[in-house]
Amino acid sequence: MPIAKAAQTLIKQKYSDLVNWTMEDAPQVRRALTEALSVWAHSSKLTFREVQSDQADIQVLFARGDHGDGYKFDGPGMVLAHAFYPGVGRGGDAHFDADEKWHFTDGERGDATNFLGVAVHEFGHSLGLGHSSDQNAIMYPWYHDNDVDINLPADDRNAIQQLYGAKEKT
Ligand SMILES: CC(C)C[C@H](CC(=O)NO)C(=O)N[C@H]1Cc2cn(c3ccccc23)CCCCCCNC1=O
Ligand SMILES: [Ca+2]
Ligand SMILES: [Zn+2]
Ligand SMILES: [Zn+2]
Repeated sequence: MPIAKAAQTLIKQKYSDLVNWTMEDAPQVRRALTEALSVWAHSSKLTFREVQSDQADIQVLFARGDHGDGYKFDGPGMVLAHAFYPGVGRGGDAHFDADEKWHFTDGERGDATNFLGVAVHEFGHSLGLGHSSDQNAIMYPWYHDNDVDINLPADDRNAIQQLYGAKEKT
């Protein structure tokens, strides 16, 4: 059963030895996470609020290699991130491979990976969505370096509305 109540996010730096992680990055990460959740909220009845406790439904962390959940990350490239379907404990959590070259802000990212786009995909899983076979879908299993639009592709919009309903027409 997907989480009906508001999911919450928490940035937890457990397991991550992001040596060059500076505090300046944190606000950019929070902004990207907030924006990624707002994409799902925009097309459904979902609302989200941030909590700084480990009771959050969606806990976010960066980790490299083996980080204790049986799904080891694989260094730069290849698998970029993974997330768990809604549930207690690690259910709903989203993990990002700390060995990727993440790009957190808008603008030119060169060969860096668009964190916002990956976060939207992972939160799709956190909310209960599986992968899509539609190449244009956010939930397609392969990363595509497209800019993220607040309006979801139809396939993703239909999927999230099936779980959480569509916003009332105002
Ligand atoms: C959708 C994404 C945000 C999250 C997914 C994982 C996922 O579904 N998380 O919920 C992901 O990382 N997919 C791989 C799939 C993949 C593509 N290749 C791979 C080579 C090795 C291993 C995996 C892959 C070919 C080379 C490109 C590698 C870089 C991009 N990687 C991907 O697209
Ligand atoms: Ca990787
Ligand atoms: Zn993990
Ligand atoms: Zn996925």
